[in-house]
Order: sequence, then C-alpha cells, then structure tokens
Amino acid sequence: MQIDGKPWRTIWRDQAGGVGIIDQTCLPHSFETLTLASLQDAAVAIRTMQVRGAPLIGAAAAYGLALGLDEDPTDIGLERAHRALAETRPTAINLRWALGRVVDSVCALLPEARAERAFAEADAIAEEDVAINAALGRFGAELIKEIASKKPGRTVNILTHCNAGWLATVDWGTATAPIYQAFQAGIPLHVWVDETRPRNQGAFLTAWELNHAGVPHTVIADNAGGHLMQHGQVDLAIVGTDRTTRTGDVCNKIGTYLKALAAHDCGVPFYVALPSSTIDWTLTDGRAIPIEERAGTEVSHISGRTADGRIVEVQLTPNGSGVANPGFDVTPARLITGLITERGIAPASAEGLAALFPERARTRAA
Ligand SMILES: CSC[C@@H](O)[C@@H](O)C(=O)COP(=O)(O)O
Repeated sequence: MQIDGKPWRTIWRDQAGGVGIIDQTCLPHSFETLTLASLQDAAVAIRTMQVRGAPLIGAAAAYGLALGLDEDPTDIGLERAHRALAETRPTAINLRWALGRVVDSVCALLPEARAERAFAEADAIAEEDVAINAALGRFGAELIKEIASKKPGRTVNILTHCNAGWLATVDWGTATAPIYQAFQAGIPLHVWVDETRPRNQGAFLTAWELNHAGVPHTVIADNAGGHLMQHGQVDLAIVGTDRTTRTGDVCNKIGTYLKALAAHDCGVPFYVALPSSTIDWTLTDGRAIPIEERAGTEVSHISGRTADGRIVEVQLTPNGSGVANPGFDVTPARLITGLITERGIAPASAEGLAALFPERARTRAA
C-alpha cells in the first residue's frame, strides 16, 4: 500500500532492533506508528488492538516471541513469552499457528542462538503473508472479472464486513486483495463497507484504506446490507476469517453470519478470503471455536472526532442497562459459496479444502 507516495507495510523491523507497527487505534483520525521494544509491548499491542486482524496478529505474535527471547532465551523465558502472547486474543488461530512455528524453529537451539532465529522465522512469516495474500488476490480478482464480464460497462458492487484489509495483514489484505487487484486491472468496482459495530473496523479502517487506494466505496450501517442485496445492489460479498474449520465453517467478526444469511436468501454469492494459516485442521465444527467476549464499553460507548479535531468518547446506553459484546460469530459452510485461498477457490467443505491442501488435511481432527 502506498501512503503519501511511499510503500508501507503494516509491520516492520526498525533500525534499533525493535518492531514498527501502525497504531490502528488512532485511525482514521491520525496515522501514527510506534515501536514494540519488548514482549510486553507486543502483548499489549495485540490485546488493545493497536494491531489486529488474524494474519497481522500472527505476525505480531511471532515478533513478540522473538522480542521475548531477546530478553530471556532460556526454556523458562520461551514458555513465559509463549503463554503471555497466546493469552492476548482467543479466536484468531493465526496467533497460535505463528507462535507454534517460532517455538518449533528455536526449541532445539542453544539459548544464545534463539532470538536471532526467532526474528528470522517472524520475518519469514511476514514475507509469506504478503505472497499468500497476493496469490489469493489473483484468484479472487478473476472471480470479480468474471462477474464484470456478465455486466459489461457496469460497476461490480462488492460488500465487505469488518476490516479484512491491508491493515489486517502484512500487505494486500485478504478480502481486499481481490478488490485491489481487480481495481488495478481496470475493473469498474465499488465497495459497500459495513461500519461493523461495535468497534467500527469498517467505518474506521476499511474506509480509511480504500480511500488511500482510491477505490470507490460507501460506508453503510450494518443493518443496510440485506436491503441492498434484496434490491440487486450487491453482486458479491467477500469477507475474511479468524478461524476456519477443516469442514469450511467460518468464524469472523460478529455480524458476518447475518450477512451470509441475507446473501443466501437473495442469491448473492458469499465468498471468504483466507490464507491457509487461518484453517484450524483440528476442528470439524465451528461451534467449538472460542469466541472472544470483549468489553461492554465497546457497545455502550462510541468515540469520534469533533469538528475542532478533538477525539471524544460518548455514552450511548442508559446507566443501568446491561451490555454483551461477543466479538465473532460462525457462518456455517452451507452458506458460503467458496473459500478463496492462496491455492485457488475451494468449495466450503472438508473435501474442497482437502483437495487444495492434501498435506494439511492429514492432520487429525481433535
Ligand atoms: C484478514 S483479517 C480477517 C479477520 O481477522 C477480520 O475479518 C476480523 O474479524 C478482524 O477482527 P479484529 O477483532 O478487528 O481483529
């Protein structure tokens, strides 16, 4: 992604031995970067959602483990860093996947060799994420081109939920990678951006990055998607996922399920874009996925910028009303038209995923 004419990634190694990130809690009002200099910084950044989105959480956790090994490379230090990071967010499987990769790469080494090796593994995870998202973007862009060919000269309207974009990955995004690639290929397209209450990742982050990329888009209230689908104003939906079972059930930001139901009712194709690191090969039923329960204040309060540039938070709900805030929901495979992966587009089923990833499908289900 180019920002002010300069290429950016969402996470990088800085000159001083730290790890740079974009503080996503400041967007869209200000673009600020910060340095993760310790295990503690990395754990806080993931927990408070300064970095977020399944693939980026994975990369940040990998760097966090490397920072932890820099502080204490012993077995005890490794275990402590692993535990601290694994506890930060429960739903995105990429977190555990990336931590597992770094642990496997260092555990047989002498302590003094561990930090360097862990940083190299974290770099590899980040680089692979870029290549994988670019690859799945190519498959998804073909899909968009096919839809465009059926309505020559007219705009393809794509609905997306939450931010499964550039900001949620190291580069490209998952749901947005096909959009960016089709847009760059000259396909006329427009994106309906669900605001995605309660944290507004759509209104704050997806809108911000589509703006920077010059992609035409419109932010809508979460409740508007079904209406637009009924009126033929959505050609396809593409969303991301935090964890996908081996049978193709998809866990993604709360509200995704309702969009999939509406799409099913209206005959709108509903696709999920994902790197294979988001597949949990041990699970056969999406209902087994742990759902993060987040702070009630995300529902009862909302923040925004005043006309004179101040960021303020205001309360929406009456004092005394209860609030609940499940962060994710599960869309059953039967509502999903296809899974866009780095190896191609699979039907959302055990057979579909096993055909694309035969070596991973041999993992035993729990
Ligand atoms: C490419 S990201 C896919 C998902 O991680 C994304 O859709 C999502 O649900 C992000 O949730 P978040 O709570 O903002 O981390």
